[in-house]
Amino acid sequence: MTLRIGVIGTGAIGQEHIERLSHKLIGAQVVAVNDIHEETAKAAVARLGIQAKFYADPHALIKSDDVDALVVTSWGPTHEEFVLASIAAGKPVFCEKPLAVTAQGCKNIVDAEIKHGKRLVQVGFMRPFDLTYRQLKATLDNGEIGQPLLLNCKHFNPEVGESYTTPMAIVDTLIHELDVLRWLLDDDYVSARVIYPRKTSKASNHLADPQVVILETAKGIVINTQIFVNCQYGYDIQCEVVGEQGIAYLPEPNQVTIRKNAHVQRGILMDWKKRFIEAYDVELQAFINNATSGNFTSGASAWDGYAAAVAADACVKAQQTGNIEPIVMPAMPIFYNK
Ligand SMILES: NC(=O)c1ccc[n+]([C@@H]2O[C@H](COP(=O)([O-])OP(=O)(O)OC[C@H]3O[C@@H](n4cnc5c(N)ncnc54)[C@H](O)[C@@H]3O)[C@@H](O)[C@H]2O)c1
Ligand SMILES: O[C@H]1[C@H](O)[C@@H](O)[C@H](O)[C@@H](O)[C@H]1O
Repeated sequence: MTLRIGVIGTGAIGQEHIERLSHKLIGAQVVAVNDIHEETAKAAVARLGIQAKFYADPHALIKSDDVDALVVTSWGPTHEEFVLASIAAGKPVFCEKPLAVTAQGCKNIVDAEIKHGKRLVQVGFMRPFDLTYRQLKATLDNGEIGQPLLLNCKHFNPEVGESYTTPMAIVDTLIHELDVLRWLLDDDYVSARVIYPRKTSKASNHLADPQVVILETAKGIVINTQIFVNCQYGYDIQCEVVGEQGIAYLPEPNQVTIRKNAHVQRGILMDWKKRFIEAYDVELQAFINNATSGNFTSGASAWDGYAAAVAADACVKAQQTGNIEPIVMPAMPIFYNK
């Protein structure tokens, strides 16, 4: 069976996902697209050489009998509306992060899914599918460095556009750490604090950049994450775990090392597309398999999306107050037991 997919939002990652669904992965076909900018969607369909109908109305696309499942890759603030509409139509939906831009928005989705009675939602948190994070997790789970005590992480982007604002450093960027570190440590967050170092001259007036977020977990682990989205030099994701008996580092992406002219050189990737390319492939193949079988056995759930958003809400509050803000994670409903 071929899963007939409708894609809402044909910008950067929408086009990446349409390409992998159409030309790389097995069992799916993109048959419908929507974007608030009609030309963007039509140009993407033409460039990618696919047969997909353009729908001016995203809700007509979601309800269409020609569409079995949805991929939502529009701007974050639109996700809640489109995911709720997909659940109402009883169709599986892959939604890029964030699931919604507030915890309440994610909770509305969790409630709707539980009411529907069957899992339909997968969130685009791809890092747990990434080989380097899986290697790091295996190292911790094997007890190779003893109990983790503290983490030092970096989430650096070379630059961001004018529309990127201070809260987006949490809701759009740190949200990846909020998801993957919960999974890596098998732990939950209990508090958050945000510190603003000296601001880079490369950031717009409405963006505090860099920022440092300090999280504490229920097990007492302290996580220090530097977010720097105009770092200029590359797309750099780092994670160092200090344990009782040693330190484990997230492996660097595979790059050839060159020794030449009295220097040792290794390239640094410039964007997320290449850094997590395999992880995106695996997560979307998992979605095709989940949606086709009707059994969601892998990938981030709506609850994972909600858990990250509960922590994100506290971080956004901490950005504004400068205080240590508590994070109170509700107990996971049995519905989401894996
Ligand atoms: N998992 C990842 O690593 C990753 C990487 C990039 C982006 N993302 C997420 O994917 C989403 C899209 O990001 P992007 O970089 O592709 O942004 P983008 O701006 O390139 O694309 C977004 C698209 O959504 C369209 N859009 C906006 N509002 C819409 C609406 N109401 N209806 C239909 N279409 C609408 C825009 O016209 C645009 O084409 C964001 O939520 C972002 O956080 C995730
Ligand atoms: O939407 C993107 C994407 O999620 C990237 O993985 C992240 O590094 C960026 O900060 C964010 O803006």
